[in-house]
Amino acid sequence: ILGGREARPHLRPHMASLQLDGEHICGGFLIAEQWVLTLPHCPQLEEKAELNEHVQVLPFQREQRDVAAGTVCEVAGWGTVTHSGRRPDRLQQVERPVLSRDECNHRTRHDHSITPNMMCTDSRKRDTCKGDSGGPLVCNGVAEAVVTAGSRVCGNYKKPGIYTRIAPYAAWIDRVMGALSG
Ligand SMILES: NCc1cccc(Nc2n[nH]c3ncnc(Nc4cccc(O)c4)c23)c1
Repeated sequence: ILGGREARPHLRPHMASLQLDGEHICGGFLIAEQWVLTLPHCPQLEEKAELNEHVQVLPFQREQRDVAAGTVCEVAGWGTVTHSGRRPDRLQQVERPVLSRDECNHRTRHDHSITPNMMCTDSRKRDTCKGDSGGPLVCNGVAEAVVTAGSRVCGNYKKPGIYTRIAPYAAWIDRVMGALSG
């Protein structure tokens, strides 16, 4: 997270740090007792999470409606906090306003590459960065989307932050969780 600040301890009990050999690789978040939602390229879980006051599930959006442009959402992660790639010890958070898909698709920004299954937030100074991928964009307490790297650029207003919206995949998520809830 660039331009953010340390998250208050225990206010985001849904956040997951997906690690490989003890190194943070991606964010993710609990959507059910034994399921973390993240991106396909991130390391998968070896065993169930144990829910408690510090480990909780975060509801995700199921309605197929875009978040209104201008809505201020929040994103948290253990991603790099400087352009030189410094990694934080503690979870960082930042608030970002949603950018309309039309604005984001402008040819000087992501040039019509943002599909209806994606959404954007303003990236001037405050933005997601390497290692924040997989974490949730939370608007009004609901996970609306998952951080993706897109053009990998961080903190440049010409390249707004890009996210994969969750609602289009709600049915698929339910099928996978239901089918494999052995
Ligand atoms: N803001 C969008 C976003 C979300 C999630 C991840 C990302 N970036 C990255 N994802 N993976 C990466 N591998 C190498 N470098 C990367 N970005 C980078 C690194 C140093 C300086 C800088 O300005 C940008 C990224 C970018």
